[in-house]
Amino acid sequence: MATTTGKLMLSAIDWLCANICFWDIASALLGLLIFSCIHQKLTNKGPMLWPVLGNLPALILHINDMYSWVTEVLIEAGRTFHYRGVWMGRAYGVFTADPSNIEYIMKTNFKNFPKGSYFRERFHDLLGDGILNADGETWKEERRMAKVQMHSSRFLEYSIKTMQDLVPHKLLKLTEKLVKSGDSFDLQELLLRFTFDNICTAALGVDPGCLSLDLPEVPFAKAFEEATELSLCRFLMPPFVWKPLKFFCLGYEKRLKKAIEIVHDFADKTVADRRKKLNSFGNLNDQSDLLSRLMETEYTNRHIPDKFFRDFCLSFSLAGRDTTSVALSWFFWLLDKNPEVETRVLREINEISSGHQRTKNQNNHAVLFTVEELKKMVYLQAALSESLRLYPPVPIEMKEVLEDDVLPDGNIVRKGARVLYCIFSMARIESIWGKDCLEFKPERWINKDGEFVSENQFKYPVFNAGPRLCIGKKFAYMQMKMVAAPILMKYSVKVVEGHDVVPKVTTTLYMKNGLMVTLKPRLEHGA
Ligand code: HEM
Repeated sequence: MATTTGKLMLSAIDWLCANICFWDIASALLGLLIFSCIHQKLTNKGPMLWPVLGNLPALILHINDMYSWVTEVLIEAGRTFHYRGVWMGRAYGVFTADPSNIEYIMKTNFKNFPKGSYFRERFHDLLGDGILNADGETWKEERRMAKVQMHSSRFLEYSIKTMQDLVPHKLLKLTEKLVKSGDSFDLQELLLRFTFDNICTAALGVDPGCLSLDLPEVPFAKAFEEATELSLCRFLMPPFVWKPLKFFCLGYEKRLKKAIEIVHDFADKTVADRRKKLNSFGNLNDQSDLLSRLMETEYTNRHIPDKFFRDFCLSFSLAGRDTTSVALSWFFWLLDKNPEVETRVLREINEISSGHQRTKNQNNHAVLFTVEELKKMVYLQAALSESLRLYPPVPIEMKEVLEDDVLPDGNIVRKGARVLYCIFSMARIESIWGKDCLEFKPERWINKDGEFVSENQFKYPVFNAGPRLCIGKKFAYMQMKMVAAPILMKYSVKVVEGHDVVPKVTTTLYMKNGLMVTLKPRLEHGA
């Protein structure tokens, strides 16, 4: 019986070989390809999904205008579309800009949408188990600790003091020097230096000195920047490429390893010094930075390894490093393009400042504002929020799907898929922000009584939303106001004519070419 079947099969193969030539197979494959392309075009609302290559061709084509292109596709697709990476790359899921989906993944079914192993694996070498890279119980515990410290009046007062020291003594000294030289300069670069010094002082109790008058290259700062950028390379290539590179320490992975070593050495040394101090004195009463507060309260209760403190502080430094500087860069650019908004912001600052005798005093302390005064700057708050809406420092966020699920808009997401929500795109969708969504309009944040009105977190997830809402939001607003108010009061910030301002396609919305500006001193405060 078996031999008869075998014979039959052999003769069938003989027949096929004799009657089907190479061109028949090629035409059949081409037909299949065309059919599958037409089928996917009719059934999928997103960009073309090519067999084997998935959406890669479209991504390559739009690598330089990624955010605008994703926005267009989202609008065409009705706010959500499915994507797929190259075959075997294990990258698939949905892009969404739908507030109801965002509410579902960030709050309603939060547990089913963790950061996930995809993100964690790529950032683990740099961030370890720090809060930005943690899920589940580890994240919960870190979040609890962070909240206790960040919301304590002691840390709040200390963080304000760090800003009040840095702004007049470093930032404004530098701007004075630059004004004297008459040269244009990159404001984004200056602000990045400011926020790095500020977050390191607040989180670690150490000022790395990036804002010194000679604008030095600081190894820790440079290595931190490099380590972050190079970790992102791992998102651009499949694991079967970056993992061997890492194992054999080749190419960019070699540079990444070196940069991470520098970052970790610096942080380890800071943590070890602090522990030594705690052990010798029995307390860290004279230090109010996050690391000292955390070490004193948590370490004395139970033994927590140094690595925990290192990871914790590095996550904080990363979260608070570039976000506010990038936000301020876009804000100054928008003000230059919208002089009527600048006039209103300036009028408010001058009104609030006029109650003070400092207008007569021209030194840098003169333009420092108190927390109470900054809180009164409602229009400035609105202008900053509006700038963040149009240019969110974190333009796209990502979550992983633990179990098969259905999003509120009916899209199915499978276990292991990823949900990417596009904060940048949301601001540009009429059905979310109205017909004037593309306009820079601080007034949309102010009610008829002149009060600032916050937006629903899921319509405006600029600071994330739900249980993982950004823990540094208050700090960030305070810092942005503390910088923006005195700079605007002292100078008219003019973007150099012809300077090309475009977003850089990475996880933070930097300006690709920086922000080249000149500062024109105002004749007198209030002019
Ligand atoms: C304009 C400024 C800022 C914006 C737009 C912003 C936005 C965000 C976003 C989108 C996330 C979610 C990130 C993720 O899960 O991958 C986040 C988380 C976080 N942010 Fe901010 N942030 C800003 C400033 C800051 C500052 C200044 C600090 C620190 C002082 C900070 C500390 C954190 C921390 C610790 C988390 C993690 C929270 C968690 O996972 O539970 N942020 N922020």
